[in-house]
Amino acid sequence: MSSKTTPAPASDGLGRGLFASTDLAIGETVLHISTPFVAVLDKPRLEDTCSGCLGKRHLGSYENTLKACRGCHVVKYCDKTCQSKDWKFAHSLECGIYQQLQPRILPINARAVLRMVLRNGRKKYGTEEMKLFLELETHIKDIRDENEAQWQRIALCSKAVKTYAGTEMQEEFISAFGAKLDLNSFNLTNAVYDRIGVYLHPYAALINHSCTANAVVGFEGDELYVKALRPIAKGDQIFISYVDATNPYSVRRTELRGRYYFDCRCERCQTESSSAPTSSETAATTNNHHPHHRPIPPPAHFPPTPITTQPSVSLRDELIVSLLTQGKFKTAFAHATIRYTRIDPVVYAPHHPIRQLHAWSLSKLAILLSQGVDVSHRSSSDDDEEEVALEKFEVNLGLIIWAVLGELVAGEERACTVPGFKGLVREAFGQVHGEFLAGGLDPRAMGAEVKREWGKVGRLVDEVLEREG
Ligand SMILES: C[S@@+](CC[C@H](N)C(=O)[O-])C[C@H]1O[C@@H](n2cnc3c(N)ncnc32)[C@H](O)[C@@H]1O
Repeated sequence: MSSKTTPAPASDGLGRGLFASTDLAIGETVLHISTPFVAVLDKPRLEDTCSGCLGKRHLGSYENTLKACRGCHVVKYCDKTCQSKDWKFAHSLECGIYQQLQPRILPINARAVLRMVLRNGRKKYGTEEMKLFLELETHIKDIRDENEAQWQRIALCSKAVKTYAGTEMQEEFISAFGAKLDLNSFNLTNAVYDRIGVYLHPYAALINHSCTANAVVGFEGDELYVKALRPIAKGDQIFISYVDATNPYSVRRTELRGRYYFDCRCERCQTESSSAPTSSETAATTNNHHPHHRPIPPPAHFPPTPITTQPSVSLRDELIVSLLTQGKFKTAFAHATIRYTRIDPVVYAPHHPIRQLHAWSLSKLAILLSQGVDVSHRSSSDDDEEEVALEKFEVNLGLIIWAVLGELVAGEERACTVPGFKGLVREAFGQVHGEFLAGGLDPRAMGAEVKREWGKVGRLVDEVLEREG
């Protein structure tokens, strides 16, 4: 572990927190942990992600050449190196249990708790590490009082783990492991920020929440990175956001209370709580996120939702994914451009990894279009909406790709992304730049042309937004 932090009690009832032990610049690594306390993949990801490197060796993509463990057939690996790493870490302890349960596979939280209980039984955790873990918050009383379903799930998981592990540990103690996992774990993500599982480390778990976070967490395989989003002075507390901070106050409050059992009193929450919408307005907002309902239209007296507020921000993300699956690449490009030029600069800090990821997706999409991918989308009876007429704007996509990737590479040092992501970007930029040079052009000397192309993209964005009304 390498850390530029010190744990200490935090004020205002936040329990303990981590504090900067030195001045930190934007993009600097605040904390790097190379071995998790526990990290487990989601069930679908067991099929296409290596349980040894957790995807570090196939960055940002899924693999279909992984080999299943010959004992349990549940976990898969890149090769013997990854298999042996996981075998030594924990799989030797759980393989027989997985085998007995086949074809059933335990839910993710049960697999994580089982791993922790088994490793603890074999004294595989260091004394300091275990002490930190045992001191973590559980909010067990709050869970019992406020969330009967969660309590039942934790209790059932503890019963099952006790039986499968054949441990002397009391069920109550195993339940505390389950509660600590619920309260202190991170979403494990791959290098392009898709969730792939759950991750816990008791030192990283000490980082408290703020809706105006100064740091952000990312993963590269099983390695955790915390990066500074803003300059952090020595002695300042490190804060990350436990929830999607682009959401309005009411949504953030519900999520933080529901999962972490506290009411955030950061400055932003205090300001926004005084202008929070009434309960009926809140219902309209949250229902828009429900996957099985059509969005509820706002009452007629509502002003139109600005494109940089929720739920518009998330809806546009979903729209881009949906357009891509329908093969409507030109329209997806138009919306990805709206996100890149008009939304992200307002919604995210300049070096936020999500912003970098959106830039990366835009460049990939432009590469696809510039390679003349078959853009004739599948048509269906209820899908008569025309694609955006991208050709009309005569955009030189090559220069746009070069500019987007070039900006990412130029800002690499301050970017809050993990090293592997930076490597992907660097490689793609090198290729595009090399192609220009091979064609006898140096885009570095084409500032005026690049500006002109952005002007065309701006007109495309204006036209699409105008149509949205
Ligand atoms: C992952 S732990 C963080 C470390 C914790 N402070 C500790 O001492 O173990 C999450 C818990 O910390 C507390 N916490 C974190 N951020 C907070 C905040 N902004 N306001 C109040 N409590 C907070 C809550 O009790 C929450 O359930």
